[in-house]
Amino acid sequence: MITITQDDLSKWLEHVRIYANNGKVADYIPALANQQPETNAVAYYPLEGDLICSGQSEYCFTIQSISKVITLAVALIQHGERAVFSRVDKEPTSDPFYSVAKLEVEKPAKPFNPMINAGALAVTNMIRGRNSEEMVNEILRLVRLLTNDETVTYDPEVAQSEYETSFLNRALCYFMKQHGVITGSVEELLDVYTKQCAISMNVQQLARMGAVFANDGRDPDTNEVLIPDQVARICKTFMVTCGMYNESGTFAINVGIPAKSGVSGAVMGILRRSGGIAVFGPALNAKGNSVVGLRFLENLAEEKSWSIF
Ligand SMILES: NC(=O)CC[C@H](N)C(=O)O
Repeated sequence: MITITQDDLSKWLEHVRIYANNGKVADYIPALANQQPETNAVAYYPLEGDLICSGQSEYCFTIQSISKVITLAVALIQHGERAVFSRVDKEPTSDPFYSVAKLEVEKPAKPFNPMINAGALAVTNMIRGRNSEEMVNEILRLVRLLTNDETVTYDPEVAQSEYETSFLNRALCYFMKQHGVITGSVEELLDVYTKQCAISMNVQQLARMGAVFANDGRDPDTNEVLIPDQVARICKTFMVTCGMYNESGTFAINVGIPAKSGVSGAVMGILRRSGGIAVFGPALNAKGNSVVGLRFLENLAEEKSWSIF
C-alpha cells in the first residue's frame, strides 16, 4: 500500500512546474493550441481515504488518447478477447502514435496495438450502436461510471476541431477499410473517435478513473464491478507496454506503473491496490507526453518506490 500526502503532491508539482518551459502545447488539433502551457494540476484518488489534489484541479481538459483505454474496455466487454484481438494485435511499436508505417508490415493492415491511433480506430469501430450517437453514448456510459459523474461529456468544440483536421486518421481508416479491418462509414467512425478523444474532465475525475483500474475494475467506493477484472488487467498491461506511446519503455524504467497519456497533456497512472493518480500539464515533449506530468511522476515514483518491477 503506497501512501501519498497532500504535501507530496504540492511539493513535487511546485518542483517540476518550471519544466513546462521545455515543452510545446499540441497544435495539430487547432482547439488544443489554445491551452496555456503553465496550467498544471494533480490529483490522487486513494482506495482508502480521501481524494487529494494540488494545482488547478478543477480545470477541465480533454482526455484524448486516454479514451483509448476506455473504448478498449467497452469493446472487450461487448465482444470478448477473441473478437477484439482478431482486429488488433497486442504488440508495442516503436513508432509515433499517428504512424501509418506498420500497417503495411503485418498483413492485412492489422494494427499492432489498441493504443496507437490505427488500433484505437479499429477498436472504436467495434463499439455497438446503430449510429455514432449511440456509440458515443456507450463510451460515455462507462466513463460516467468510472468518474461517478453523470454530467461528464465531450467538448463539442474540440471534437469538431479535430474532426475537421483529422486527415491522417482518415487516411488510417481508409487504409484499414480497404483491407477489411474496419467496416462501415469512415466519417461516422471519425465522428465517434473525435468525440471520445474530446471527453472532458478534471484531474480529480481522471484520478477516479485510475482508481477503478487500481482496484482491478471495481468502484473504489462501493467495490461494485464496473469493469471485469480480466478486462481491467488487459487494459493495464497495454498501459505498461504502449500507454506512453513510443516512450513506454523509458517510462517503465523511470516510473514503472501502468499509465496512459493524451496529447492534451493529461496522464492517468495506476497504483495497484493503492489508488489512481492524474497529472495535467499541456506542454508536451517530442513524443507527445506532458513534460510536467513525466517529471512529476518520475520524482514521486522514485521517492515512494512505486515501480512494479
Ligand atoms: N496521442 C493522442 O492523444 C492522440 C489523440 C488525438 N485525438 C489524435 O487522434 O491524434
